[in-house]
Amino acid sequence: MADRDGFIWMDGKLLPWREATVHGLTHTLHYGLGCFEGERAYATPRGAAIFRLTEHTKRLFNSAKILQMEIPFSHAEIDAATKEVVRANGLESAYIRPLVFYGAEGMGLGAKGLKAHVLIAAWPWGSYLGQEALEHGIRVKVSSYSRHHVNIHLCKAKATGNYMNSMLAHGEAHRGGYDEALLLDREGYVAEGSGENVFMVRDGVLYTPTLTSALEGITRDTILRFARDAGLPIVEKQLTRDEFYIADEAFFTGTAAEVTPIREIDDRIIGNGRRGEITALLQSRYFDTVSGKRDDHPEWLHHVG
Ligand SMILES: Cc1[nH+]cc(COP(=O)(O)O)c(CN[C@@H](CCC(=O)O)C(=O)O)c1O
Repeated sequence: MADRDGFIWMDGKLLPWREATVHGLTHTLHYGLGCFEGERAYATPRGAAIFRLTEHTKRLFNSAKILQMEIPFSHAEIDAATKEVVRANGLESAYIRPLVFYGAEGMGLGAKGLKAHVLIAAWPWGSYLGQEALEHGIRVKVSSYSRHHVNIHLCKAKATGNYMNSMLAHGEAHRGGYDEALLLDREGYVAEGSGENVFMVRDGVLYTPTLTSALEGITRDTILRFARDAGLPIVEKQLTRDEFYIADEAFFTGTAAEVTPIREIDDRIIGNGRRGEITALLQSRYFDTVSGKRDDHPEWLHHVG
């Protein structure tokens, strides 16, 4: 990732990609206290548009507030910088990574004078779990790692340190021959994927776990809006792993994962083992909206040009 042409926005300046570096004693590198966003720009008939940029920037500031980090820029400045990065790299579509981190101003848990720095990078990134996955679905394994307890890792913050749990779960699933992990909360209820929210469909009803131990996903919110628009009954409740086993459909949602059908969980075939009808409906609505083919939410598309 480090050796490529392009530009990265860092603390107010657009730097050549290879010069966007930090010191080895960067505080967040050692202690994991930082926060970030995952955003996508999609190609639309009016050029590249960042999907729900306002909500992503708001969540970045909320994460920083939870972690008591002071971002030294306004929401508007971060929005403008995010668009500038996509433009400067000439990207029609992109995955965008804003990151807020403490620099090398000090070491130790009680370091004084730490400064929050902001980096925003963008690069082409296809479908997170593979193009094939979007159509045929993926194989998922319930993780041996629990999702965070809400009073240990603050789950409403998209905090860098929270992703150690995600990395361990994701790695365990992959080493076991699965595509992704599904994590349970401390009480054993289904929380979310290592980098996604999760849904299931049973007898025509759309279910998703309450957000206690899960990130407030923007894609989750988008899908719930689509489901409401389509008149689908929706239930948000504590869900058990075996409710997913006997579901008719299941799918992950996330900026990177988009809407990825789940065809198997713990070697149980979900429904007919393929992308379900309601999943397909919501997935195509998602892709039609982000690509500007449908314009019932113009406020969600932030054109960079
Ligand atoms: C733990 C987690 N839960 C839910 C979501 C879905 O949130 P949203 O993107 O707002 O719908 C994400 C996003 N995961 C980001 C990071 C993925 C990565 O590999 O890094 C993403 O999808 O960009 C999570 O990391």
